[in-house]
Amino acid sequence: MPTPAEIVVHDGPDDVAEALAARLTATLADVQARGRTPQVCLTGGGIATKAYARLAQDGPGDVDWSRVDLWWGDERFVPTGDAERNADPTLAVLRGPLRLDDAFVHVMPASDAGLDLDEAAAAYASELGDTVFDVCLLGMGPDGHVASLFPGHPDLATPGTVIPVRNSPKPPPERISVTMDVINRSRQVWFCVSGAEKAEAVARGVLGTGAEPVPAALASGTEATVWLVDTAAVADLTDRVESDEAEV
Ligand SMILES: O=C(O)[C@H](O)[C@@H](O)[C@H](O)[C@H](O)COP(=O)(O)O
Repeated sequence: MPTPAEIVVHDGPDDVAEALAARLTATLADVQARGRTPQVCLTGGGIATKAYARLAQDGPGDVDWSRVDLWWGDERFVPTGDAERNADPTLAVLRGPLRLDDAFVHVMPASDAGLDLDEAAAAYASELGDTVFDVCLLGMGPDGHVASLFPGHPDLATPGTVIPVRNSPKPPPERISVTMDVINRSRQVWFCVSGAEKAEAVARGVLGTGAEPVPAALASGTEATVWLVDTAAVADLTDRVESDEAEV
């Protein structure tokens, strides 16, 4: 069942990133305290990147990060180590400080892994299986895309759990993405978004308005859907933020 959006507004991008890092740490510690191995889906994007730096700076805290399964919602199909990759720079920041165990790190194949794009997506689908994410992090583009699910893109119709994406409007053109079905079976979906250039997309994502709902409007967790945003990003949502259940 989709859950209603909770909107948590912070002053600026650094505050959003700090809140994201703190919320993730608390949530993972809670899942581990209940005796489960947390399943986390990471994202690329500006806020998440800042949050990863914050997590690395803070260290493991109450979380045993060597026992957290890390997945990615999307990946750019470029060679290993390319700065364009979502996973590689993230792991370079997190691996040492959080003492990650590579056996729990599920990176989408790079373009030099010996698989073509279709095979790479199929390989990740098989690794993912029916995993349910405890937390699925989503950055969002100004067009309302999440992961590599772009509005109006023909590849959105590809069935399955992990799809190859070609001709992405955001470079690089070839990508791998989980589908909306995978996002929507997550327990918690957390959007992390900042900046005035995202304000219209945030409003469309939260309210589902516009002729065609943007991908963000279709993403929801089964237990919680949280928008971690800054004041600039909610400029088009002021009425709702002031009058609704949102925490400001
Ligand atoms: O591979 C990617 O490009 C990302 O996964 C993408 O989905 C990103 O999260 C959003 O575009 C937001 O990115 P910014 O926060 O940098 O605008």
